[in-house]
Amino acid sequence: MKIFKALTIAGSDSGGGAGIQADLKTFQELGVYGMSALTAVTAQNTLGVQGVYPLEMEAVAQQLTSIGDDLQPAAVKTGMLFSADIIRIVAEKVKVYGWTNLVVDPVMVAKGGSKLLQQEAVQSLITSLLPLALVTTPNIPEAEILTGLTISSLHDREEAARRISAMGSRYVVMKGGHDSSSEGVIDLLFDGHEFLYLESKRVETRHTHGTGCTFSAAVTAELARGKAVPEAVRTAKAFIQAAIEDELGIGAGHGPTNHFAYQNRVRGEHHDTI
Ligand SMILES: Nc1ncnc2c1ncn2[C@@H]1O[C@H](COP(=O)(O)OP(=O)(O)O)[C@@H](O)[C@H]1O
Ligand SMILES: Cc1ncc(COP(=O)(O)OP(=O)(O)O)c(N)n1
Repeated sequence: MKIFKALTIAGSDSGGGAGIQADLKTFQELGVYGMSALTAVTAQNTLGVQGVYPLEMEAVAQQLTSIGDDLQPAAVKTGMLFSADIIRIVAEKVKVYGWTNLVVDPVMVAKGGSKLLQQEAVQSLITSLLPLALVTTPNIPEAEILTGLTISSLHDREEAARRISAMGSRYVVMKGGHDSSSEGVIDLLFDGHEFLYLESKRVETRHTHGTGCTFSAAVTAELARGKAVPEAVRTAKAFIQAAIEDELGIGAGHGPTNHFAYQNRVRGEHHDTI
């Protein structure tokens, strides 16, 4: 049996909805062996982020070395990187180990407003990491910070995707979850020349914690399975749509998405069989 392997370089979410927990659950659901290099520990639940505790640089570097020296991931994703120092180490290791299937989710701020990336690290993300990315997956606020644009229309989003593409990312997925002006949710995939529009029904729910992590982890898992980027992004869109629609409804605040939902549908099971 061929084993597909993927690595997430991200923060821990104690509540299990975002960060490495969301990534590893998504990898597993998509039939991919998951590995993780932790950048920070966060104390989080559905009500918000109560604490952020970055790891020492040496701890991040050693995790990446331990994985790189032995386990050859077929695809790698980054999530919460927190500081310019951590970004520098990650970029260095990506180059040393030749991790070309790199998905960069430019995580900056949690939905509740807590900072997951220091402001001074944004420039490092742009100059050190985006040029190494196969796919970058900004949401609208992240794209605004990366580009300096104010995004209020689909045309603005296309322009932001063009600018992020010009920063060196081979593909850009401009996610549309934050654009509540349209009935559906439109994600744009830009390959440097053309746009592919992926539209789905907007789910009215407060349980969207970890949508970005889960979506980018699904793209990464599919790349690890050998899929091309457009196909990987289509599957990720279906995965996140199912995960939002079949909500778990846990916690008093913004609950996590349902990582079981996509496979339950594939198997034809009802979601209360979790
Ligand atoms: N209410 C929703 N209904 C359906 N899909 C959604 C909804 N909110 C987000 N998504 C999808 O979840 C993914 C993440 O979207 P977005 O909210 O833009 O990013 P983030 O979670 O990083 O803030 C995208 O694929 C988007 O289309
Ligand atoms: C540890 C950690 N990493 C990333 C996030 C942000 O995740 P995201 O998928 O963007 O979801 P929201 O936090 O915006 O709901 C996080 N919260 N924690």
